[in-house]
Amino acid sequence: MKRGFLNSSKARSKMASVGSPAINPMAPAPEILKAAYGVVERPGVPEGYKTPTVKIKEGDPNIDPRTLPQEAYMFTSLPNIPLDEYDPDNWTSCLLQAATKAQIVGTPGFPCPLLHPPKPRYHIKPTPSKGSGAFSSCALKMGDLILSERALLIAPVHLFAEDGLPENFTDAQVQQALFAQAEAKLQVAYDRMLPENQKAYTALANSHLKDGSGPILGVMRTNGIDAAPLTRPGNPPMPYSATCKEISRLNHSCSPNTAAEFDMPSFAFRLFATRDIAAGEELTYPYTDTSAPAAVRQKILEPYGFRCTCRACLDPRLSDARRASIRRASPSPALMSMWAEEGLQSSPLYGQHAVTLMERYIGAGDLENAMVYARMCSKMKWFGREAEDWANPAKIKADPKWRKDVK
Ligand SMILES: C[S@@+](CC[C@H](N)C(=O)[O-])C[C@H]1O[C@@H](n2cnc3c(N)ncnc32)[C@H](O)[C@@H]1O
Repeated sequence: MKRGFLNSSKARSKMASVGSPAINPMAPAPEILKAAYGVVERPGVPEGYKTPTVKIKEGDPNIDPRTLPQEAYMFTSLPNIPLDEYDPDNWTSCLLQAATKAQIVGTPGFPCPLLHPPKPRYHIKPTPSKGSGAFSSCALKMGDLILSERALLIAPVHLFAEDGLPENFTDAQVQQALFAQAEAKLQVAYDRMLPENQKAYTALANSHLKDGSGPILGVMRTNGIDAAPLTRPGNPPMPYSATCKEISRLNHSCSPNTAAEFDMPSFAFRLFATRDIAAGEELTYPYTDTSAPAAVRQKILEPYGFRCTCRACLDPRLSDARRASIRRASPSPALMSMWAEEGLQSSPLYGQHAVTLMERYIGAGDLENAMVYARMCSKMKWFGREAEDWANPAKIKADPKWRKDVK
């Protein structure tokens, strides 16, 4: 977890970390500010501070992004369609670096249509204590596609700052000024959305009403999820946060039953069931690293304004010990059962363990068991497309590792 923006040596760097739930929950709630600075200053733009105008240009859809400085930022809508044009699959209002846009439009097959389930598999409704939530409308099997959607907004998690922060500002004032600058940039992206998307965006939950975040930034910090394939490598890497209309309605669980994957060719998130789900069950998504101990998870969840009451949080002693041993143990069929009992199928390590077991059985020439894990892997579509057709005996026997480790 990066909390760089909050530590004072970095607070004056030219980035405002605005966070996204699943991967970067860096939201600086007043309590965290207090821990970092001892004093919490009045939220809001510091007195006398004038937010600089946003200098970034709107992207010309006819310009090849490869011809621009790769670090340059641009407002753009993707897939490229006229801003006032309706598209049943929606388009996303983006603030991107030129290199990121070049990567997206250069993806083979981009922009391919969204893959939708044959009929709706979820519905949104109020919950007794968590605001709205998403619920399954039918029984779902592990690997079932629940929905595909293009985000309303995609923007960098670290919203860089314009020059001109007064030297005499305290760290807390710097942070407030950076929030104001971030809001000004996001306002441009928001203004570029269709009215129906603006309506959907502002209807989303906002747990940052009192820390100085503007309304657009507050919604992004409450709902944004990591669009991992867009992350620009580097030191530090530059991740992007995506705010969606539907996936944003999923509440958190430390034993979630769904996982979302950002599919570059369709430029859309695909939400999958990570285990079998009964009709009417709440669909949940992890806002934090589920392998961390319960106390750490609760700390990370604080900025969202709730305490998690899932099974693993209510009885953390047993669950913490199991999660720690799962992380350390080497893959075995018994370990896979333990993963499933903890409800951690969305963890990348669970996927890696399944692949290791499949390969071990391929090496041993054990087709029956290799197929067990190949079938499991092929259902884990939330790790990407390539695993989709592994469960094929001919393919397994054609694998270069087939029977290479027979004792
Ligand atoms: C991304 S939104 C989820 C949808 C939200 N419940 C709504 O009404 O739109 C995140 C917010 O939902 C609430 N929330 C999410 N998971 C929760 C949980 N496990 N328990 C209580 N509240 C939760 C918190 O208010 C959090 O800030």
